[in-house]
Amino acid sequence: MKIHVLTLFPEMFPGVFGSSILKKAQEKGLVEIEVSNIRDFSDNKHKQVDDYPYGGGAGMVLKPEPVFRAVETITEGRKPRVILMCPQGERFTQKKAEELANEEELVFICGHYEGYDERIREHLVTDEISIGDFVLTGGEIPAMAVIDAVVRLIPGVLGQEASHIHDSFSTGLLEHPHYTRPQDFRGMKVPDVLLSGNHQKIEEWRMEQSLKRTFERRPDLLEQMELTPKQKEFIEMLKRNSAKT
Ligand SMILES: C[S@@+](CC[C@H](N)C(=O)[O-])C[C@H]1O[C@@H](n2cnc3c(N)ncnc32)[C@H](O)[C@@H]1O
Repeated sequence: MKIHVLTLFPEMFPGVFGSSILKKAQEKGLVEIEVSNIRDFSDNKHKQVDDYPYGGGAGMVLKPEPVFRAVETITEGRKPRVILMCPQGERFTQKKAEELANEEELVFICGHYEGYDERIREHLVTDEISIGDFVLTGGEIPAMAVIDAVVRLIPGVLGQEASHIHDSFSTGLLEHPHYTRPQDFRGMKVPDVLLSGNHQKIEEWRMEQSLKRTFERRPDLLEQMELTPKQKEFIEMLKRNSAKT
């Protein structure tokens, strides 16, 4: 996969893209990430990329010309998805990450300051993504978050192919709890079932824990899921227990 990032602050990216799994994914040739400065695509002699908003008001607005030119130059006639980081966009989810992980090329545009000229939104981008109902100073941190979530889903990026299958949200549920050595830490013990060696029982326990955790923390996720009769029965039991307390 090829990922382009357009930003006014390229210096923010090397730490995140040069570490851990994102770094290894690039070294393995599974993803190529290119960060470009929108300023380099300005034809203005002062490299100006923003201007005052028509109609007045506070803040500066990202001009359309350098952003259009940047996308047209880096994509060289190809038509990849162009994603605008934007607090007004579609809320980012694991499902969206899975969808984007199937693409061969992606372009991310990071806004800054007050916002961007509306013609960028209307005529250049294919997707607008928000990472939550809050406003950051720029789209760089949101783009890093989305790129991280997407890249780890590219086959071969995670050590064990299966290791994201049980992640929270991938199954529609929150993930079950994890334990590692020691078995007894200051009297706090690892559940017996995990030490039993009985894989079927361990899987059942993990599914129940996953359902319980989702029921307690994110019941909205359960409403969107197709539960098996056994899972429904377990949720009904949780409901009866919580009604008693
Ligand atoms: C200060 S914000 C502009 C907010 C804009 N005035 C508004 O109210 O929608 C500057 C830039 O940060 C990015 N940004 C801020 N919050 C974001 C969020 N929750 N998700 C994605 N991008 C965000 C966007 O690229 C945005 O253009």
